[in-house]
Amino acid sequence: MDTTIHLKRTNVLKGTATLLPASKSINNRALIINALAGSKSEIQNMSDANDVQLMLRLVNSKDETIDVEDAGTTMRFLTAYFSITNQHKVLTGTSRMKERPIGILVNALRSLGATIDYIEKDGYPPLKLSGFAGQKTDTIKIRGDVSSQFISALMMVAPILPKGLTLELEGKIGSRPYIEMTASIMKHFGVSSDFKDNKVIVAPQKYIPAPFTVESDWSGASYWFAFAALAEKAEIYLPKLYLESLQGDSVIVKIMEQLGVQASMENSLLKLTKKESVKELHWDFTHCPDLGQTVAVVCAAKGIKGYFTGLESLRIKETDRIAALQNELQKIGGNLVEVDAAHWTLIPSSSLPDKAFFNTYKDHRMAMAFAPLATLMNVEIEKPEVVRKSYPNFWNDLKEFGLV
Ligand SMILES: O=C(O)C1=C[C@@H](OP(=O)(O)O)[C@@H](O)[C@H](O)C1
Ligand SMILES: C=C(OP(=O)(O)O)C(=O)O
Repeated sequence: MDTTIHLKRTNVLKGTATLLPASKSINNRALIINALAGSKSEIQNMSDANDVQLMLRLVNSKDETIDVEDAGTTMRFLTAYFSITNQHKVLTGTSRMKERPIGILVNALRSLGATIDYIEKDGYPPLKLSGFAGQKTDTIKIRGDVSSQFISALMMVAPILPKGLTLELEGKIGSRPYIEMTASIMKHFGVSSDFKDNKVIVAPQKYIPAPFTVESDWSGASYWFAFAALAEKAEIYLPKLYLESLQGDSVIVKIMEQLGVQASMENSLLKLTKKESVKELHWDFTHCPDLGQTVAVVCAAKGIKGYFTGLESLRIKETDRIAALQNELQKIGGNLVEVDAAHWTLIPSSSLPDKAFFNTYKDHRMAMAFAPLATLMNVEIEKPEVVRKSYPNFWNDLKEFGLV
């Protein structure tokens, strides 16, 4: 049955987003590393995100068929984990997961000594993993411009390889903070690695169990920045977020400073209030691709022209996010124009309609990025349940602000 959520137009926002989840990126790394360290560590503040709940259930599953649904990190990290730990599995997912590339990771794992076959289309899930025959090489060249998740996946299994692993990253490196996040979490569990320029070196080492607490999700927090940017008045509090964070998406503070949001710590909560905004925004999303939709919608609604780079990887995420943004922004009189393969111009709306219905393309970030428009107009959102991937209580948090 198709569902739709109607948001109540509300332009004064005061309250706390108490159900903001923990970071799914941090959490899924901690779960893989914990499994490699013998599953003895206590992980606190676990995320209720579906991607994390899937990882929690699947990483120690004895089942042969592993269905990761639409969780990219779960797919990529488990492919490396099951391969190198010599587990025979079939890894599958949603129809969209079957369109998201994995060939670069599969080639790397094959050259290390893993046996992996494609069940349907070459280069894409589902995969059949048939064990690990022993390490064949200690150096791999790997492209850095498709998904950093391939690199993180290999890094996490690298210390248990008898010869360790050197990754030579080729081409542009995207999502670099996620690679740094991987190195930091490995370090927390006693494994050092060296990541400089385009090389990652991991010597053979043992992970040491250690208690770990997951911080809140900055990508999820970005929607609250968007609400603050678009509201007439805002005083929004967010729990368990740290300005110094492992998450590259904490850069939302700097982006939103330009789009009219002031962020500061108050009694261990992050407080968002309003300030003046700029007339145009220049931003490179190479290292924070998950913020692209949030920022595009805010610029479109606030009449701020955007000059964007680094959006290439949006085409291979939960949906083609460039196409989805183009379709949906047109409903409010905006657009995202592809100038060339590396540059986009965000054309803002000159006047917003009174109401609009937004499609979500099975993408949690489409639903959450368009919700903040409810500060300015009547908003309906298709299939609101998509938010379960990263922020299952998003709509419940909106209730606290009178938006639902
Ligand atoms: O490693 C991670 O946790 C992630 C890396 C990014 O993907 P890419 O490396 O594919 O850009 C990001 O978009 C995704 O949501 C989470
Ligand atoms: C791209 C995302 O996730 P993943 O690649 O892990 O599916 C996301 O959460 O925006």
